[in-house]
Amino acid sequence: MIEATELTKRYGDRTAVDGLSFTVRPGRVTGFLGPNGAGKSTTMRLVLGLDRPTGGRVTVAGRPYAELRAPLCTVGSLLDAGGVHGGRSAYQHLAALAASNGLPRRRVGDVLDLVGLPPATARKRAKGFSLGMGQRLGIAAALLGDPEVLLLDEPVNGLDTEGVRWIRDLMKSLAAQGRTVFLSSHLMSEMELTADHLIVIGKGRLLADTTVRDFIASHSRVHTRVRAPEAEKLRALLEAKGADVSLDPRGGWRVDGPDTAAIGDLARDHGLALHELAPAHSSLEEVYTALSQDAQEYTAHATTEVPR
Ligand SMILES: Nc1ncnc2c1ncn2[C@@H]1O[C@H](COP(=O)(O)OP(=O)(O)OP(=O)(O)O)[C@@H](O)[C@H]1O
Repeated sequence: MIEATELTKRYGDRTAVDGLSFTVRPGRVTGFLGPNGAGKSTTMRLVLGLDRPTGGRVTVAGRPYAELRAPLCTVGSLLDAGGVHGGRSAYQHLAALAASNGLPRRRVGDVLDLVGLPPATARKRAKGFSLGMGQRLGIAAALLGDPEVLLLDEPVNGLDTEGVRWIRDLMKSLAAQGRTVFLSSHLMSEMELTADHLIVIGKGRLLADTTVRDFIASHSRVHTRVRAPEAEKLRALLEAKGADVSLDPRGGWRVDGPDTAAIGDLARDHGLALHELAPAHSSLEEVYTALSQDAQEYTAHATTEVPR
């Protein structure tokens, strides 16, 4: 379990984390969402004792990180997969980590197995590793102490489809074993598939702390997908009734405003055929975008950097 209470971090006059209170519970995958600069990485660093809070507190398994007796056996983390000495092999990296933390060497083989790094690859220098292999090694290191809590910052960033699916399945299975799994991601569609619970922040503040299902249900609007051979005619009729009609990226039109039955009746009244008439909920992506729009920080960087 991770518990943050009124957690605050200021850098000069900039408040990165602002009175954040939340609990990350075991047995499920909790997604940590927020636009760029929302304070996700800072929060994760505070959880891991890599930064000191300006106010409030955060505990892992009931204690502040600095007071954990065997940190690696309590919490495993992946903040930056690049943190491996390139001249060392994966095996050497993990063996050194095990030795310095008093962990048995057999754990190295166990975690290499678990993340699917074959012995031949594990003996090669990490310098030549692909992003996906580096990510597997980072996760192997996080799992070395068999921790009850796992914390990963953007673990699927830059991975190919197979790597993304692998991380998703691994996170779910670790949560199913009763562990606390906390991962940040800006990929909403991925979170929708991976997380059970969401903690959403913007400008360092809590925006939502709820299940993925409730998050979508309470924030998403129902709209209707419509396909009609005489689409323009139908569109004009709908707009005359005050509907908001736009192109649906999956084909056909998206209609906001009147419900599905009203659209069907309108088409019938004007003798227009319909090839599709389907109610649809906004995706997590759309809900998140709407929710975080106000919270999004448009700093000077935003004009020169493409947001992730
Ligand atoms: N060491 C630091 N010194 C000064 N400001 C910082 C420092 N670390 C973070 N910040 C600022 O705190 C805010 C939160 O940053 P943080 O990296 O935690 O956000 P994030 O949600 O992880 O975003 P991203 O996904 O872009 O990393 C940002 O405005 C950032 O510029």
